[in-house]
Formats: sequence, C-alpha cells, structure tokens
Amino acid sequence: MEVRARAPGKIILAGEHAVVHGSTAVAAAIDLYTYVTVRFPSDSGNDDMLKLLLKDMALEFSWPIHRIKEVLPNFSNPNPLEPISCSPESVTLVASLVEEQNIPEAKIALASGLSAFLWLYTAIQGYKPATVIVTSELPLGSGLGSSAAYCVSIAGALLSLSRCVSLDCSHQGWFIFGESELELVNKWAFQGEKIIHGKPSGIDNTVSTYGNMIKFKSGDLTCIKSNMPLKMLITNTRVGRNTKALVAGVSERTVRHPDAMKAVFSAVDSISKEMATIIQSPATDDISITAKEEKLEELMEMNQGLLQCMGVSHVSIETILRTTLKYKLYSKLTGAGGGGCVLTLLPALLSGTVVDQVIAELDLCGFQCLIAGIGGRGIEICFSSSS
Ligand SMILES: Nc1ncnc2c1ncn2[C@@H]1O[C@H](COP(=O)(O)OP(=O)(O)O)[C@@H](O)[C@H]1O
Ligand SMILES: C[C@@](O)(CCOP(=O)(O)O)CC(=O)O
Ligand SMILES: [Mg+2]
Repeated sequence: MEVRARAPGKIILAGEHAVVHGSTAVAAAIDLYTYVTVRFPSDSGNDDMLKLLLKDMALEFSWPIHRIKEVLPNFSNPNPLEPISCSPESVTLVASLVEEQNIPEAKIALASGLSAFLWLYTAIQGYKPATVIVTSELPLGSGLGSSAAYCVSIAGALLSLSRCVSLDCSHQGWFIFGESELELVNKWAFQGEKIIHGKPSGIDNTVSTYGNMIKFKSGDLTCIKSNMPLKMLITNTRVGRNTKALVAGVSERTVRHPDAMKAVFSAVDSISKEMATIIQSPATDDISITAKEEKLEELMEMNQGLLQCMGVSHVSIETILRTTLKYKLYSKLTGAGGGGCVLTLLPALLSGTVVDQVIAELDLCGFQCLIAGIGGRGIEICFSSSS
C-alpha cells in the first residue's frame, strides 16, 4: 500500500507580512502542486531506514531508524489526532540529524525542509521505516508557498496512513479529506511551517489545505466566492530569498518603529478587507467588472507601497513594476518578497497581444512568466496498492 498526496501552492493577493502581525490577508490556491508519496517497507524492501527522495533535484537522504530513536527518544508514542507543538529543543535535535546528511552547499536552504520532514514524520508515524518521494511543480523559495505545499502534502500523506484516521483505501483516484481530517492536516502542517518560516501566520498552510480563495486573520479563515474573472500573471524574478529571514527583518523593523509599523499594518488590514469585498461584490457586465478591476489595481499598488515601507521589495521587483506599468498594468510582490514572484492583474478585456508583449519584455529581462489557475482545490490524496 502506498499513498500519494498533492497540495497546491498559493498567491497572496494582499496582506503578506502584515498577516504575521495580525492584519487581514487574502490568498488563493494555484494549480501548481507538490506531490508526496509514502511507501512502507513491504513494498520498497527498505527495512530499517527512513528515506527521503527529492526527485526533482535527484537528491536522496536516509536515516537509520535506530539513529532517529537515539536522537529523538521522546517521539516513541505519537498520537496523530493530537498535534504537538515543535519545541525549540526538538527542532535542534532534528537539525542535528539533518547535519549528518551530505547536503550540497548550493542546496543548503533545503536543511530546514529536511528538518520539517523528519519532525513531522517521527511525530506522526514514530519510528516506522519508509520511503518518501517528493516532487513539485512549484519553484522553491519564490513566494508561491512551496514550503506550505510541502508540509501540507507530507502531513496529509502521513495522516492518511495512520490507523487513527479511517479512510476508504479502495477509493479510486484523487479524493478530499473530511472536515476533521483537513483541520488535523492544517495543524500538523503549521508545525512544519514553523520549522521553515520561524514565525508563520498560518495563511499558506491554510490555503494549501483548504484550497479556494480565503480571507485570513489571526488563524481564522473565511472562504471568498469570487464574482469576477480574476486573472493574474505571475512573474518570477528568479532572485532567491528566504522567507524566514524576511519575516524576521520585518519584525526587527517593527521593534525599531512600533508606532509607524502599527499604522502600516493597519492600512494593510483595510486594503485586504476592501479587496475581499470587491472580489465578492456582484458584477453583471463588462463596465462593472472593469470598475472593480480598477479598484483592485489601486489597492495592489497601495499594498506594494506598504510592502516597500516594510523593507521587503527588491530591485528586480521594482523592474517588473515599471515594466508592467508601461502597459498600464498594475503589480505587487507576492509572498515574502526580497525577490521571488510578482503578481500582475490582467483585466478581463485586455487583449492577448498586450499580454504577449508584456510577457516577451519580462522574458527579455531574464524573468520567468506563468499564468496559473487560481482558487482551485486544496490537499487531495490517492491510494494505490503498490508500485
Ligand atoms: N519540494 C520540496 N522539497 C524539499 N524542500 C522543500 C520543498 N518545497 C519547499 N521546501 C522547503 O521550503 C523552503 C522554501 O520555503 P520558503 O523560503 O518559505 O519559500 P516559499 O514557501 O515561498 O517557496 C526550501 O528551501 C525547502 O527547505
Ligand atoms: C510573508 C508571509 O506572509 C508569506 C510567506 O510566503 P512564502 O513563504 O514567501 O510563499 C509569511 C507568513 O504569512 O507566514
Ligand atoms: Mg514559505
């Protein structure tokens, strides 16, 4: 028996960073997924090892089960139905197991992802040998929530194999968990995100778990039903960055300038709420859709200005803003910034020729453009007998 889980990446339409400090944010799932397959030994022939295969990077990591027991003796009796919190001590211990692996210097950012995997695996499955295979359609460290999609798909696959969660294994094809399992997946994935992000708001794992478009504030989500065609161009600056460092940088700025930053976060809160209202408000004809799009563009521009105040923009992001503005198109960074991806609203009546022109110009600058479907499904799983 093996299980495959897939969880989507996301875009944040408004409110990144400020959401960590209690403001409202709006996010949507995108149709790019991370896939995690878990296979127990009877299928793989691997008796006493926990193996992690990162197939896209052709990397393989493995830990003898006895070594995991030695370093993490307190994970002996996991209860998947009661997510525990990842204490700093347990994260340090897990990191010491990761240090025993040979991670190529250029891929050192994977270390936190390996820690999150080991922590989630032992906390949910204990000391069971297994082979876990990960592939992803998402660029890593680019603001599209690869860390959350990775944690959600790992948590989902592991929980679906746990005896505490009863699922119909004979089900054919992809299927969605029930409400209580989704809540469990989300809680476990949040612990993984803590290991990768340091201080996550929880918006990324929540939208990756539940899918759709959501409004999120202090751990609470509200589903948003869009009443307009919402098309976004996603441009990857290809400038690598690390969410944990950027989130910490905003917190440091908040300590230095508490009153100013409070005002910034409050303005972002208003922007996100207004954006959610506009997206949901009825629009029956082209004129009302265009009017709504113009308001959204202005809100995106304002949110981008506030992200600059938080210190998370980047020259590559500014280049994209200027380039798209030449075509009267409005953009903002999405995710943690500092590089990563930028969103550009593509109005419903915009001609395909203009879209092609702007993409060609962004391509020439060395950026990578994609148009993803937004607001789709969250985590799904699929059982198969073996492979
Ligand atoms: N498919 C994956 N395989 C292994 N690690 C992953 C994968 N996806 C994400 N990660 C982990 O998450 C990190 C990127 O997370 P983060 O900096 O939050 O950026 P983002 O979530 O925007 O992609 C990677 O450096 C890695 O540690
Ligand atoms: C900056 C932040 O708001 C979003 C980070 O998203 P990403 O990891 O850059 O995809 C952090 C968070 O909400 O946890
Ligand atoms: Mg992330």
